Formats: sequence, structure tokens, C-alpha cells
Amino acid sequence: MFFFVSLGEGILEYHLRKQRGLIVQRRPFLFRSQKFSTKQQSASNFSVLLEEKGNSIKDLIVLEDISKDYPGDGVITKVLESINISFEKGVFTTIIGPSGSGKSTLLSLIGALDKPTKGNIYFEREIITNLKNRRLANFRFEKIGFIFQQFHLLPTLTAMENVMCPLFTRKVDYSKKERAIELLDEMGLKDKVHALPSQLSGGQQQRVAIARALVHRPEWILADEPTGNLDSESSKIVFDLLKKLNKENGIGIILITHDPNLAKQTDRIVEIKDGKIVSDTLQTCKEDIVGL
Ligand SMILES: Nc1ncnc2c1ncn2[C@@H]1O[C@H](COP(=O)(O)OP(=O)(O)OP(=O)(O)O)[C@@H](O)[C@H]1O
Repeated sequence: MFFFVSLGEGILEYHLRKQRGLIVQRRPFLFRSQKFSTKQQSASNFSVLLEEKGNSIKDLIVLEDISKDYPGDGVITKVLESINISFEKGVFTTIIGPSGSGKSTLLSLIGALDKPTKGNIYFEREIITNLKNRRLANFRFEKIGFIFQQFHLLPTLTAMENVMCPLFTRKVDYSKKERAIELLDEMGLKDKVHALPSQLSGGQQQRVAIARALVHRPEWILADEPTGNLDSESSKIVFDLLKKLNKENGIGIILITHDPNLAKQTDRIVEIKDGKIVSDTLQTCKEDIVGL
């Protein structure tokens, strides 16, 4: 009985999300790493599909044969090697792996904070790898909200001003102040709008950082260990907020965590070791629901 109720809810939720345009792709993860047997294949596969399918693959981030090296003291450190993977909007993905395995490096490439040594990154069909700095900044502003382990709030600004920060130099067609207050309210911080970061707990500061990440209405959130500095209660609040954003607003989330219990609660777990993807597990299969 429980099974059928859950199934019914799942289908209903799927159709609701589809109606709202939150699910756009029938077959997710077309470009997962195991689909490609050679580097050449991966590169040509995506280019061909891009031409064939056009808009229908617009909600993907695709990493095609990505490598990242860091030069230093005459030695080159190979951090990522031949990564082929895609991420779909609306899916909550966690990246796990040992310290130093390349998780943050991968996230910084996805978010165009850094450039790969080799390979292409398609962000919703646009190759971002070669974009110039100004275009990259605009692209990040349009598409991505970042959250980090350190909250990076400006200490002399109030919670509201911190949230408004990304909008200071931008023209938007809504009230920046109202948007910031609305988001702080959503984060359960209505009474902290005028508080300075030093007057907030770690969990509250991270919620301000989440509100700041959302203020420009991004379609993707990239989060690098956002709960790493928090106690278990604050960690749960922050994680639940991210889950809600994913479920209700269809925001694609890619989150790095060392916490297996958090990873287990997400749609997909990608594991990295020594700069390579060693496993890629889909935990909730939306595709199965579609196939019914
Ligand atoms: N700017 C840099 N210059 C040189 N080496 C770097 C640089 N950034 C990262 N590295 C190296 O790349 C490797 C991967 O680092 P990265 O931060 O991506 O790992 P991680 O999996 O996120 O680790 P952690 O879980 O500890 O945060 C490490 O060996 C690190 O020292």
C-alpha cells in the first residue's frame, strides 16, 4: 500500500515538475563517463548530439575529456585526468572522495572559477572553456550561485546587505532590498535582517550565504562543503534548505561533502579518487517514473 501511495506521489510530483518546466529530459545522464570508451568518442559524441538535439539538451552541464594540471617548482601536479561526466538541472548530486582527490578543483571548473588544462565544458550548450573574463563573470551571475565552507560574509555589512552584495553593480528589474528580505525570511532569518555576521551563529551565517547565492535567481547551486564548519543541527537545517530548493524550485545542485549520511539523501553520488571518477550512482531514478 505504502509503495503505491509513494509511487502515486512520485508520478504526481513528476508531472507537476514537468508542467513547471523543471523536468525537461527523458533520459538523464546521457553523457555519463562510462558511455565513452575513448577520448575521441566522447568529444565527437557530444558535438554530434548537440547538433542533432539542439535545445533538448539545454539543461545539462557536460564535461568532455577534462584534465587539470597545476605547475609548480619544476613539477606538474596532475589533479584531474580525462573526466567525462554530465550534470542535469533539477538533480541533486553530491561529489565525494578523499581529501586531495580533486573535488574542489572539479567544482571550480564547473563553475568557471578556473579553466581546465584540457577539454571542453559545455554549460547548457555554450562552451564556457574559452570565454573571456567579462563574459565569464556575466555567465556566472546569470547561472550560478556559489556556497563555500567558509561563509565569506563581509563583516561590516548586515545580513541584508551581504545578501544584496552580488546585485550592487547590476541592474535588475526588482527591488534588491525586498528580494534580500524575502530570501532571509525563507531562510528563517527574518529577525536577523539587520544583524552583522559577528552577531550570528555559524549556521545562521551559512543561511545568509545561501540567501546571497540565490539573490540573482541562479539555476544552479555549486556548494563546496557548505556544512563542513557546522554542528549537526545547523548542518541539517542547511542541508534541508538545499533539498527544498532542489525539490521545489528545480535548482540543480552539485555539492561536495565528506558526510556519507548527507550524500545518501541526494539523487546521485559521484565519487572521485586520485583525480578520476571511480563511481557514479543514481539513487533516485526519475527515469523509471517517466517510463511507467
Ligand atoms: N592552485 C593550486 N596549485 C597547486 N596545486 C593545487 C592547487 N589547488 C589544488 N591543488 C592540489 O590539487 C589537489 C586536489 O585539491 P582539491 O582541493 O581539489 O582536493 P579536494 O578533494 O577538494 O580536497 P579536500 O577534501 O581536502 O578539500 C591537491 O593535491 C592540492 O594540493
